Amino acid sequence: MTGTIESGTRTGSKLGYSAGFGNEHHSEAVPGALPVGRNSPQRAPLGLYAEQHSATAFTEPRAHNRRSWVYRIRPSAAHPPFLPHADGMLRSAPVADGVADPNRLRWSAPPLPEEPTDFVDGLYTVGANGDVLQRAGIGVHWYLATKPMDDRYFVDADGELLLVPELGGLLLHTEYGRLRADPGEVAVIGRGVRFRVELPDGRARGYVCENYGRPFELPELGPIGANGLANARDFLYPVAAFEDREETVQVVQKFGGRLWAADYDHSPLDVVAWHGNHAAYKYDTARFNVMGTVSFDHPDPSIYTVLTSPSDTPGQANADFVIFAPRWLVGEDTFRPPWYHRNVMSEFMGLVKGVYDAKAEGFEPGGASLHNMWSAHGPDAETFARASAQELVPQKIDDTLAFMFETRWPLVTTEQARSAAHRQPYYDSVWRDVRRHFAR
Ligand SMILES: O=C(O)Cc1cc(O)ccc1O
Ligand SMILES: [Fe+2]
Repeated sequence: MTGTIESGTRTGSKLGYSAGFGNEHHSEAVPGALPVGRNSPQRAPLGLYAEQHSATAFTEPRAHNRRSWVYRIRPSAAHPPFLPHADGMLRSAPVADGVADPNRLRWSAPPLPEEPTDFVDGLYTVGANGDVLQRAGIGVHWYLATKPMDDRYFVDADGELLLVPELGGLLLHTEYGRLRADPGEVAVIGRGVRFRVELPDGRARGYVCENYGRPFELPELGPIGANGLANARDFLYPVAAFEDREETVQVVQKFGGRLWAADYDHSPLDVVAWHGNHAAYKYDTARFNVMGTVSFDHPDPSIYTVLTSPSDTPGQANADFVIFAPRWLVGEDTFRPPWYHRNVMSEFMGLVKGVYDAKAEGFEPGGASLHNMWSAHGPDAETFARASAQELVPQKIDDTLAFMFETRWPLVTTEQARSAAHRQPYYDSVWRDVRRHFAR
């Protein structure tokens, strides 16, 4: 095992990580568990089973190919049948009771459930697009958890999971090892990776982009050059850590838009060693090298792209993950907040902390907004008035983190999100006091 680094957590417990986006990582929790120079020796070391875990087709271009080899106590094939399980508030595309809504929608933060609820039971879908069985589109969810997963594991066969913590940290025990993600960090659990979630802070709330499409990758940098935005070295992968546990546990699987469950007689997190580039990883948004204008005009927010899941149409992402991180604004003769606009792409936004520069109030941490394809939006009346009159001295936007899941198809919202008590029915009124100033 080489190249492991430690990343501090607030509690002081250190976890080891291996750095580098998309690298061929390799790790063994027991010395000698990882075969050297071959993937499937006649007898794998230490009596382990070798298994390949493919996230892309065998034949996909090398630059996109994702697969790992795992060396585990039992092959994953050793399990009983999966039986249908209640879906709770989790939905998938196509959303059966969904509406493609041209209206601007906004929600306050959803309250945490009163009943003890784990990460799986607390998944609450806002909307989805594409088709889960076509491996196209995304699902957008909140997670609301107040109880750790002890005897329960989750695996999403429908998509990889980009988790954006807003309240409380997540300790993710995955097949590939352990990751801790606190607010300000994000984590991605690769498609088909089994995991369970512990709650270091006793409760957790955040956002999920369930990516049915091509795995997230780093965006091209074009004329920016070889460095900048999210740098590959800042993505941290877990090191192998296994559970040797022989008791009844439940494995909940999302497949074809529904939940299924099976009782295993052992932990599915029994990978003692692995190598490859398909796993789980985390990223601290404080490491994002923000680019912006040093002359004039507000640039397109694509310069804030952390990760992108390309679609078959160049430039039209299945999903972009974009962050609005602390940065300096120095544009001269410039209306500095986001402009008014209509966009063929659909924009789901959330707030991890602070205030977002297009909205003076109402867009709160844990809340969300959805501006679907072509829906007209931009600064609220108060923000417009302030930014049109402000003195244009250099200005630091600080102590804030907003993000956007931008996607090529409208998000079809669920009935539960549309009728939710925490939806803000008055959202349109934030533009009501935008006055005419035209004078001939
Ligand atoms: O709508 C939003 O607030 C997101 C956004 C931000 C920005 O700086 C420019 C365009 C855009 O859609
Ligand atoms: Fe926008």
